[in-house]
Amino acid sequence: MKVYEIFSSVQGEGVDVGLVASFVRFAGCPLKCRYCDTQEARIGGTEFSHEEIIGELKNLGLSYVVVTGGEPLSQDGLPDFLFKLSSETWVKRIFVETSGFFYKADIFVKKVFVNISPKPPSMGMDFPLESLENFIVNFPDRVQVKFLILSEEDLIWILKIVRKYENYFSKKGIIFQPIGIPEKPYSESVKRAIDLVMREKTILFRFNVRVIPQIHKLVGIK
Ligand SMILES: Nc1nc2[nH]cc(C(=O)O)c2c(=O)[nH]1
Ligand code: SF4
Ligand SMILES: [Mg+2]
Repeated sequence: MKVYEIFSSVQGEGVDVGLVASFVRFAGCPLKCRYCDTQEARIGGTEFSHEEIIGELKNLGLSYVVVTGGEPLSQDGLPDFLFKLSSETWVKRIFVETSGFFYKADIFVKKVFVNISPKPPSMGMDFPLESLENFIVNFPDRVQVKFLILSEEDLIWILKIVRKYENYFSKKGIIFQPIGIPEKPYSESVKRAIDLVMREKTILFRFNVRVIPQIHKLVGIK
């Protein structure tokens, strides 16, 4: 598999923010999202065997593993890798970070939880809603959605999805993750996202709504 980097940090995104974990960032992504925050991992990478990756993660001495990219679901052999990793006794949970473009049922081996960041209109991609539907309908207890947001158009797009899958989002809550813009302070994006969300009083009343910035971006760590 093509690996960009392996490191330890704290989970910087989503409901588990702050959780100390080891990370493997796979290289490779067939998409071209505007404001992609891991451009460097979209191509290239170094070939590692499953056993080499698992060995490096084990050496970091932690029990939670975040698998990211690039787009990890575009890696050949990901289900097999996740199966081997989940069979390690030192592994408590594996979190897979994905765009949600590519639905795959066979990644849901034991210990695997999937964090999906659908790409709203400001990312310039035509996000496949049927793929998101497959994830949340087939694996509701293993999937967490975090909505990237920058603009009002994004918010309108997101709220349409929330209304369509109202039962799911009533249970899981709604997470908004502000999109960073190159050369601009991330705090600007965070404030804008909070302003946008604060206006939606009916949504705030009906759902548990969280705006969670990427803390590794705020702090300037990996
Ligand atoms: N600290 C930290 N947490 C993360 N959670 C998801 C990440 C990602 O790049 O997908 C990420 C990342 O790059 N760094
Ligand atoms: S899916 Fe992720 S890695 Fe791929 S281009 Fe979009 S933001 Fe970048
Ligand atoms: Mg990232």
